[in-house]
Amino acid sequence: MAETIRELVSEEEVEKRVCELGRQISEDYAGRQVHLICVLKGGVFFMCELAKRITVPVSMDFMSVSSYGDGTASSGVVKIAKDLDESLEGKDVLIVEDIIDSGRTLSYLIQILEKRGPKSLKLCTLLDKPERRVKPVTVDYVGFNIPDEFVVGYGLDYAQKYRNLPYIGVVEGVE
Ligand SMILES: O=P(O)(O)OC[C@H]1O[C@H](OP(=O)(O)OP(=O)(O)O)[C@H](O)[C@@H]1O
Ligand code: HPA
Ligand SMILES: [Mg+2]
Repeated sequence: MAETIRELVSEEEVEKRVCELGRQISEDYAGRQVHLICVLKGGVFFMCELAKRITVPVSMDFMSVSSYGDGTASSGVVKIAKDLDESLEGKDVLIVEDIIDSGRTLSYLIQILEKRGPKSLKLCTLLDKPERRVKPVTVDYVGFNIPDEFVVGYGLDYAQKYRNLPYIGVVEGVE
């Protein structure tokens, strides 16, 4: 059976929630600069949209880690494909992710970044699948809690496809 996509969170709902998160973050970081870290590739759409809604000064850096390859199951091994360009020393750092699933990627990343001397380190994710957690992760800002289904769109891929969908959908018809 060919794979199909069933809409889970509409484009309008995502936009509304991203605005709310931007407002909340702007309040929480009032009087400070926030250093956003985008976890590539999945986090890129969310970070760009979120950054536009934040009203305190923003700086950004990018990191690429990967554990899913082309399938729907985590390999359990997190690889850093591209490290940050800048130091985190003394910065108020906010990691921006598309999804926390097993928690393996973020628990690994937080462990590494905490050692780099940020003044604060928080985590913002568009989607959270708490049922699937294998490694505990403290999430400070969540867009939507979602059920245990493999989702795509708004940066999330299945075999590198569907990242460009403007909504969140569930992939159906795959193993
Ligand atoms: O909580 P976990 O089970 O670790 O899963 C979440 C991670 O998996 C996905 O990245 P992926 O490794 O597929 O890389 P990508 O962002 O380039 O698609 C997603 O973007 C998160 O980074
Ligand atoms: O549900 C998902 N979709 C796409 N990528 C992912 N990486 C972890 N979980 C997911
Ligand atoms: Mg992926």
